[in-house]
This record gives sequence, structure tokens and C-alpha cells, in this order.
Amino acid sequence: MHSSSRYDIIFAGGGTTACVIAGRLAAADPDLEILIIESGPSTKDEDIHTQPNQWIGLLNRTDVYMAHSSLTATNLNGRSPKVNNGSCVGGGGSVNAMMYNRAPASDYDDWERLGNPGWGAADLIPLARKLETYQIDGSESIHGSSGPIKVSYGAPHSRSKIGADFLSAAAGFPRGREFADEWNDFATCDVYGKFPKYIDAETGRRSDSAHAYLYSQSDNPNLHILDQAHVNRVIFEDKSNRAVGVEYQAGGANSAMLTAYASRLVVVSAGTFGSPAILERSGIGGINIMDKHGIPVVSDLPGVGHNYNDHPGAFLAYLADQGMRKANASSGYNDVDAGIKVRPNGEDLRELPIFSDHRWPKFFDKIPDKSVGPVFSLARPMDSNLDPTNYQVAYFLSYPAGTGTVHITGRDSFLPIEVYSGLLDRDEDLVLLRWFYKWSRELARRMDCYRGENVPEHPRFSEGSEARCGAREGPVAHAAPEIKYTEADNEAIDEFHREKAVFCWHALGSCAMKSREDSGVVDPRLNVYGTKNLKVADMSIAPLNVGANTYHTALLVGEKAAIIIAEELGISGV
Ligand SMILES: Cc1cc2nc3c(=O)[nH]c(=O)nc-3n(C[C@H](O)[C@H](O)[C@H](O)COP(=O)(O)OP(=O)(O)OC[C@H]3O[C@@H](n4cnc5c(N)ncnc54)[C@H](O)[C@@H]3O)c2cc1C
Repeated sequence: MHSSSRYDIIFAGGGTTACVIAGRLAAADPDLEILIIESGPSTKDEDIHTQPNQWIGLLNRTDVYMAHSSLTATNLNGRSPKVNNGSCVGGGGSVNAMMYNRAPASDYDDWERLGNPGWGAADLIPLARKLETYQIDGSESIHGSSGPIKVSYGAPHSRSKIGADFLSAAAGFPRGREFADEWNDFATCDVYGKFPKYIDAETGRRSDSAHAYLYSQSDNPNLHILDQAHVNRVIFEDKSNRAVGVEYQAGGANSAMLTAYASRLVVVSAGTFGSPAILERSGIGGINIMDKHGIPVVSDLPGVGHNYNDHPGAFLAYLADQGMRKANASSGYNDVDAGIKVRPNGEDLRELPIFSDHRWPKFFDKIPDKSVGPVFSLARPMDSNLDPTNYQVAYFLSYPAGTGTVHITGRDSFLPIEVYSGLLDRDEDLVLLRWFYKWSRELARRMDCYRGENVPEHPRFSEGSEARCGAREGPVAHAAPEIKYTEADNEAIDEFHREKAVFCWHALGSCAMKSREDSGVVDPRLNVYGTKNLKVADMSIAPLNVGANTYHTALLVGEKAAIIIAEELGISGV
């Protein structure tokens, strides 16, 4: 499809957000010459991407899924956890777990309050309706009925019994929370519910932005997708700092450097790891980084690569009764059925030292739609090295206190990037994870299918501890007393998290939309400070974390960016 080297708009990176923007603009103005340069392969109609139950297998595919080693952090016992992103047309959206989870309204209002007019919930909620066709009974004031992204509970008859078992255990769990059919209304949390999925109920296929926005316009000859090509840097017109194109390589690390020119706009949309790296290689970033790698400075922006965040969590494996077997043969299923976005009550807060004294009053207390994170069940372990008959109960922190950094290690786009994760840097995050472990285990051991813990996948409690893990005959009674943990047990849980806690693929924030004085990288119109005709649009612009899996926010950023760009280029109908 790559026929010319002059375009109106070039996208550097062709992931979730780029597909939304390019698709919207191309649909509104089919004459617009658009080039998307994506380092990974095409995903069009590939079963591994379109068949939901194949998604766990994707995590072993180095061609469509990129793993970055991170530097070790203080609280990780010398461990260097991998952080990952999708690397293919559609990016994370073409490899992700398809869990549909919307962030609370207050998150976007927080973004707006940081000096970003137009990014509050009142502006974004209409876009949330626009982007989806909600195939579940839901209120029209909250959900869309004609958007490109399809949301359902999965293909009919595709669910396992694990989700229902989780919800029935929750009903008997004495910690008393309600149940709700709707928990994605931007307001509700602390209720149990079923997890909707980015799966088209009619076809059973994954509903991703690549297919929904881009491939659906394959007949448009002006919409060019160049896959398996790495963007090295943005090119600027001499002295004016106006972006005029990009340099890229289409044949691997040793191939020739090629150029493509954009007369109207360059949009960097390479995700939380790729976007700051492209900016830094282009001379946009901290002076220390430019000096270190001998890159001429275009814009001195020390915030590039800072403010990196994700959701730290853990996936606990349990032994299951063989009769409760799992995902059936249907491919329209992602193994995730039920969960809760937990908000601690007064009693819970007494179990959360450090967190309840500092982070809670500062960030959560007065804002009732903010949960501290979800707990959810999985019918099959995320880790394909584990026995597939195990089930998992997982949890993650929505707003961890620790943050990290992402920087280049050289001028070559094939060099690894340097990531400092910040994972568990802060004690309050460790305390909260400890509490989540206990809560989630109480739920897991009340499930009918429970037959004990997969011991190596749990904390190493000492001999004689009430908390010690192992195989069991069956579940405990719903009203059974909770396990009492000693100080030594608490230390074992912390140690487990130091060794096993992971980031949940929700990287964001490394090119934050904030004021320049506050270490921001882009303004509210997504323009990179100190440049012209250059925007960043993807999850890297998130100035603060969001209390949900991040695909929904990436889609929202795409819809919002499409409107901004259309306004500026005089394109109507977006
Ligand atoms: C395994 C996994 C599971 C997930 N599960 C869920 C879930 O169940 N629910 C949910 O809501 N969210 C989930 N997410 C998160 C969600 O998918 C991401 O937040 C979202 O896709 C991020 O979109 P983005 O546009 O910011 O970046 P991406 O979609 O990551 O796109 C960035 C693209 O840029 C490309 N790129 C990078 N550098 C270059 C370069 N130099 N040149 C050219 N191209 C480049 C990358 O290859 C990538 O395709 C998951 C993510 C992953 C990876």
C-alpha cells in the first residue's frame, strides 16, 4: 500500500489510538493522504488476533508483543520485571485481554483540573457512547448503540462456570458488598458484577480498533498502512521546529534509513514506551538525555519519559475441582467473567496502615467513585506455564503511589529502551497489595470449585501458620472465619509481592498532558511544546492514572484527538 513518500498526515506508530484517529479522519475525508508506520505486523483477519480465546497464547509471541526489561527497583529483591506492550497494527487492542472496564468520571475531571480544558468527564462521556455498540441491556445515557467497538459478555454460551462461582462466593462472603448489573457508568464502584468484554456477540470475534476503524476502510487507496517499519525520529524544518516528516527503517536494524513527508501533521502514537523514545531521538526531551546521546536539542522538555505509571498487581493460582472445567470450546471468550472494583470502608481502612494515614485522605476519601483497584476471577491462568486447569483470582492497584521513567539508550530505534518501573517503590502500595491478597483469597476459598492453592504461586507461609497454603478437599463455608495472619505471615505476603508482583499491561503517562512548568510534554490540543505540526496521541499523554483497565481510555483519547485534528485541519463530519 505504500506508494508515495508525501502525505498529509503521518502516524508514527499504528496502535490502538492511531487506528481510531486515522480511521475517523479517513472516513470524514477520504481524500486525505494518511500514512501509518507501525513496527509490528498486520493483524487483519488473523485468527490469533480475532479469536478471543487465543489471547493468552499471544503473550508468548515476540513478533506481536514486545517485552522491555526494567531496571531493578528497591523493593523488588533485585528482580527486573518485564513490562510489555502490543506490537502490531492495533497495538495493545489487538493482543489484549478484552476486559471492558471504564474509569470513573472523577479521573477525567482530575485531568481537566490540571489545566486541560475539554478533557473532563462531561466532554469525554459522549465520546464513550460514540465509540461503542453496547450489546448488553444498558442505559442509552451511558452506553452507545451504533459505534464501531462492540461490547458484550462474549459469544453466546461461551462462559465458564468460574465467574458464576466467584459471584456466588461473593454473595456469601461476610464483607458485605452489593451486586449490580451496571458498574461501568463512570460512577459506581464497590459492587460485584459481570465483566463485559470487547467481543462482538454476533461474530464471536475480538472487537479492536484496527478492525473496527481501519481495516473496515481497506478500499480507501489514500489510507496507507506500512507495517514492520520502525520510526526512528521526527524530521523538522530547519530552525522553525515545524515537523515535516519522519525517518524510518522498513527492512530491519541494518536497512537503509528512509523518509516520508507530511505536509500537515505528524502524530506520534507509539504508546507509552515508543512515544517518548521517538521524541527523545528527535531532540525533544531532557538536556541530559540529549547530551548523553549527542542529539541536537529541538525542544528542551525534561518531562519526556517521566510520570510513567501502570497498575501493579498479582495473579493467584488455585486448584480447581475437575468438574468445574473452565472455558469451553467456544472461541468467543476471554476467561474473565466477574469482579469488583473495591473501595475500602471504615473497617477495611483499619487494616491498611500507612495507606489509610496518607494516601487515602489525600487522594480517595472525598471522591466516592474512586476504587483502590479490582479483584476478578480468571477461568484459565494468564501464565501458560501453569496447569491450565487452575483458576486465578487477581487484583491490581488502580492508583499506585510509585511512578517510573522511560528513556532511550541510544539514537538507534532498534536499541532497547531503559525503563525504571517504580513498581512497589512506595510502602503504601505494598500494604494495599497485602490487603488485596487476603481479600481475594477469602473469595477464592469460598468458591465451589476451590481445592486449595497452587503452592509455588502463593506466599511461603511458615510451617504451622494458619495461612499455610496447600491442597484442600473443598471450599470453606461462606460464613467461615477469615484467615488470621501473623506479622510473619504479613512479611511473607510482602516478600511474595516483591518477587511476583507485575505490571498489568496498562502503561501510561510518559508524555504527560500538563503545563510545561509542571513537566508536561503536550498541551490540551496534544501539541508537543516547543514544536509545530507535531502531536502525541496515545496513553502516554495521560497526566494521571485511571481507575480501570486502560483500553477504554486509549479509545477515548483517540476519539478526542480525531476531533481536535479535524477542527484544526478544517475537516467536518468526525
Ligand atoms: C497483553 C495486554 C493485555 C491487556 N489487557 C487489557 C484489557 O483486558 N482491557 C483493557 O482495557 N486494556 C488492556 N490492555 C491495555 C490496552 O490494550 C492499552 O492500554 C492500549 O492498547 C494502549 O494503546 P496506545 O495507543 O497507547 O498504545 P499501543 O496500542 O501499545 O500502540 C503503540 C504502537 O506503536 C508501535 N510502535 C512503538 N514504537 C514504534 C516505532 N518506533 N515505530 C513504529 N511503531 C512503533 C507499537 O508496536 C504499538 O503497536 C492490555 C494490554 C496488553 C499489552
